[in-house]
Amino acid sequence: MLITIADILPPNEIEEIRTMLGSMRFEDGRATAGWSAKLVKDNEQAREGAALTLLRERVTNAIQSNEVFNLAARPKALTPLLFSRYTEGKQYGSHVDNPLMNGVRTDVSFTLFLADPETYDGGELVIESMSGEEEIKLPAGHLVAYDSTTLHRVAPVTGGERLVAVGWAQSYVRDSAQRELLFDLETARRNLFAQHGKTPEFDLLAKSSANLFRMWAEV
Ligand SMILES: O=C(O)CCC(=O)C(=O)O
Ligand SMILES: [Fe+2]
Repeated sequence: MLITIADILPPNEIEEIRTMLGSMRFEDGRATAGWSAKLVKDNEQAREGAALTLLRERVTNAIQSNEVFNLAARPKALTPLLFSRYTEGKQYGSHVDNPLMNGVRTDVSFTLFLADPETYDGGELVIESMSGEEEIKLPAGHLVAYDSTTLHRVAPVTGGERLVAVGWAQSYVRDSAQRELLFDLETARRNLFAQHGKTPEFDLLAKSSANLFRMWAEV
């Protein structure tokens, strides 16, 4: 499942985060890539330190408290976020993400866009699938989450600066099709409640939703 989620953080907070990143040091992003991804990774990442720790905590909290993210990813654990910068000419060629990062199995990959799309050219996140390619470039503060099983790339930036936070979630539900089914069922349940309240049909959907999650959850 590929899902975009609006307004993980409001514009004023994104602005503050960009200012913080502006005074932080960046280093070659290849350090955190597997051996074959290293061959195609050409970006910079904010360096470890007190400022990065604070920034990580703030952005991770915003992502973890987003209801749609929780319903779509069913996260059990998140990796430490990376803050990446792509100046003109930078890109990240086609790769698949490492299956394990910091002891977390990567089921869901996500990118939180931090720069406004009008401020840089190129730099689309391109998700490759059997049915073709999807190019994603979202407003600052919006997030895209997609299956970590996919090949994907970041198109070359041809002007300006692309800033993103990227991370990975281990999901309670390993299988993407099961996650999507739970997401749909839960969305239908909530919408039904909003329209008709706690009806017997709502209760049946609640029962199915909870029991499928119980059946599939790895704890
Ligand atoms: O910058 C992005 O949107 C994704 C980067 C990426 O694929 C990665 O860091 O593995
Ligand atoms: Fe990736």
